[in-house]
Amino acid sequence: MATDSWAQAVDEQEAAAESISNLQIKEKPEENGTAAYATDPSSSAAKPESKGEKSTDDDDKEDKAAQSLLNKLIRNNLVNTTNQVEVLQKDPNSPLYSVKSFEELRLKPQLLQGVYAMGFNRPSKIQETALPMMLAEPPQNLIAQSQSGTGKTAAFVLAMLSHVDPNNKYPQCLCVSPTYELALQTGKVIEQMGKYYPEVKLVYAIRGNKLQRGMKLQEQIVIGTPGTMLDWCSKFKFIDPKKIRVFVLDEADVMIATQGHQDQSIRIQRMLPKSCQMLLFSATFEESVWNFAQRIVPDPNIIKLKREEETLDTIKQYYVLCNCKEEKFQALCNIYGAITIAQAMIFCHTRKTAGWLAGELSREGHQVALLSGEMQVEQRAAVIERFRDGKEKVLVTTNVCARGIDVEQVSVVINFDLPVDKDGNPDNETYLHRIGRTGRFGKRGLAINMVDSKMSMNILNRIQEHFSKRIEKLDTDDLDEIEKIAS
Ligand SMILES: Nc1ncnc2c1ncn2[C@@H]1O[C@H](COP(=O)(O)OP(=O)(O)OP(=O)(O)O)[C@@H](O)[C@H]1O
Repeated sequence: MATDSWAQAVDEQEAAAESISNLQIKEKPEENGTAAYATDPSSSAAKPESKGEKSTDDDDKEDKAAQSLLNKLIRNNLVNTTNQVEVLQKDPNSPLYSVKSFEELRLKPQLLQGVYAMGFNRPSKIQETALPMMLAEPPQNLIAQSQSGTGKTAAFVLAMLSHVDPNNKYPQCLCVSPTYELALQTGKVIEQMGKYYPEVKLVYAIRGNKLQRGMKLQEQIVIGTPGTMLDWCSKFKFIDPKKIRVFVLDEADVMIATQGHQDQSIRIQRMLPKSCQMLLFSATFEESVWNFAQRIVPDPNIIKLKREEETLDTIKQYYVLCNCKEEKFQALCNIYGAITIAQAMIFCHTRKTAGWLAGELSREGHQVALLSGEMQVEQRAAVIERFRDGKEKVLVTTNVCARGIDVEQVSVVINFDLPVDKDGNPDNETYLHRIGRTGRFGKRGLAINMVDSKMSMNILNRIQEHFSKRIEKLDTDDLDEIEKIAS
């Protein structure tokens, strides 16, 4: 297996200006971290909640919610999943379907124990299909697409853990994630899954993790973001790239389509041995990115979804008609008034709107967290951690959090603004990643889109057409209707 063709393909690509322009960064207004919007540290979003100190207001709200049997039923319906997962894992049309057991995948006993300790009973379709390819000898390259929340991370983590030789005290697997938060999250999965395999060690190549110059890493797995990973391989030489056996690109499409990430990933890849296994995973791949991925990965196995399979049936999608942001906010309040929402993620187009909305929701008594691109990465990771722990119930964010973040209790995703690219066209990939923050692994989820102009209706229509999936209209003045969609 040769990894050279990545570099070759890049050279060709560099020569072909046209194809480069296909892969230019989509400048999403929230991700460049340059606008001067500051989080208000006095807002409830930034304020750490002191345990046991709840306002009377909060208590009243909780009492009301607890008294409402209807609300409880709705909540259970959106949150309770164990049975549903079982059913979906027996349904051949579900991405969670599997005829195999983890035993049949011939995992190491320590890993099998880790998998079961995480509560996984059976592999999902992507795990069942991808694992035999990834574990085969000689190792095979793979480009794999599977819907959000269907267990891709678990699949490549198992592959990495299966390939390392714990007797060798040097890095053997590199996993590159597009963001600090995702690297931390994937690292946690490695730690959990490798719980009974303590000889295998992990280190994070992320900003802030400073190592002494001249040291050589002893950990077998390195997970990190592309810039720091590249520095560790080339500038500081903490890692000997020639000894790497597995190279994983998570959220591979964004790693390829974002110029900076692409350059850094390619420079890392150029240092790896020809025999190194390359694994690329994502829930979405634009056509141009597919083509590029197939040119850079030698002899890849390919798992590709049909367009109509990309959206999950477990996520019900709606739209609400409004005239302005105040009306959108009112619609949101009506939704909150009608159903109990375990946790929600709300996506806005700009930091300004996100900040405004977080403030309005806080004033309404919601426990709100605000996350946007200008925050320090450590701050962002802390906000996500608090949200994951349920300390805040609503996360208002921009595209910075659209991908990969796995918070089980998110039962509703709201697109306060629809995702568009820099030319104002629908950003279908981001749409899919955003709504995929709910409906994780068989859970049911609601995705509600706020439409406030002819232009945004047009965008919504184009998103519907793209995925061949109907997005139903929802009247948020009709409480019965809202209750119905959640039941
Ligand atoms: N076989 C399994 N059985 C039960 N739960 C699983 C299984 N595999 C993964 N999960 C759980 O499902 C959730 C989603 O998995 P994961 O994060 O791996 O999905 P993903 O496909 O990587 O999602 P995304 O596209 O958003 O990155 C996680 O909470 C994970 O613990």
